[in-house]
Amino acid sequence: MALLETRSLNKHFGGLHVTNSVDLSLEAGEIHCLIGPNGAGKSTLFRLILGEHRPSSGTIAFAGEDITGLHSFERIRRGISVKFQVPGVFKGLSARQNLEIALQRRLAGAALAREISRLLDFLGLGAAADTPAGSLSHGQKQWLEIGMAIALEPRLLLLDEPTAGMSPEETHLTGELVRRLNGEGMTVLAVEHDMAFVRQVAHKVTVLHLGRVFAQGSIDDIVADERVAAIYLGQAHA
Ligand SMILES: Nc1ncnc2c1ncn2[C@@H]1O[C@H](COP(=O)(O)OP(=O)(O)OP(=O)(O)O)[C@@H](O)[C@H]1O
Repeated sequence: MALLETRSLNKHFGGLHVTNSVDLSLEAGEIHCLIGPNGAGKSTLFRLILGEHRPSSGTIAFAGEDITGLHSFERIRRGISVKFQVPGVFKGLSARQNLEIALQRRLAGAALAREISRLLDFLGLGAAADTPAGSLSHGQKQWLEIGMAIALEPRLLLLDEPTAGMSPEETHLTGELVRRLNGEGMTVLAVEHDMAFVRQVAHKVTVLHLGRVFAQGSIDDIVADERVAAIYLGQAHA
C-alpha cells in the first residue's frame, strides 16, 4: 500500500489549470523528488498535500485514509511534517532550545535531554548547540529546521527546496542527512532544483510540467529523457 497517493488531483485558480489530473504515489520508505521548470505547479501540489490548498477535484490518501477534506493540523497529527524554505526557528534561542521546544510536545525529563543530544549530533549541530539560531550558518539553520520538522516523528517528511542557497558542500551534507533519515525509515518527498542533490538521494523522480506529471522514473531515466531536457531549455536553474 502506498503511504501517500493522489488521484486525478486538479486545482484551478480562476481559469488557470495549475494542477492537472496528478496521480502521485509514494511507497513507505521512499525518497521521492519532485522537479520541473518554473511555474510547473510543484509548490501548488505541495500545498495540496499539506492541506493549505483545497483541490478543485480529486483525492489524496495517506496511509490508506482519505485525507482530502482534512485541515493541515489534522494531517500533521496523522504524521505529515514539512520543512519550508522560510525560516521557522526562533532566532534568539539556541539550537538546543529550539529543539527542546519542538521535542517537549512528546518528551520530558531525561528522555527529552537524551533526544535533544541525539538530534543535535544527528543534524551535525553538536558544536553549535548553544549558538543562537539567528547566528547559525545558512546550512546549519536549514538542518535545524529539518530537526524541528522531524521532532514529532512524522511518517512523511515534505521538504521544500531544502538546498536553496546552499554551497555544494552544504548541499552534499544535506543529502547525507536526508539519506540517514531515510535509513531510519523516514519517507521523504522533496521539491528540489539541484540535480546533484536529486541524484544523491532520489529513489524516484517525478517531473511536473504545466501542472501534469510529465515523466517519472529513476534519476537515470529522467536525465536520459530528451523530452525532459527539452522542457528545461531556456530555464535558469535546470
Ligand atoms: N494562489 C494562486 N493564484 C493564482 N495563480 C497561482 C496561485 N498559486 C500559483 N499560481 C500559478 O500557478 C502556476 C504554478 O505555480 P507553482 O508555484 O505551483 O509552480 P512551481 O513549479 O512551484 O514554480 P517555481 O519552481 O517557480 O517555484 C504559476 O503559473 C503560478 O502563477
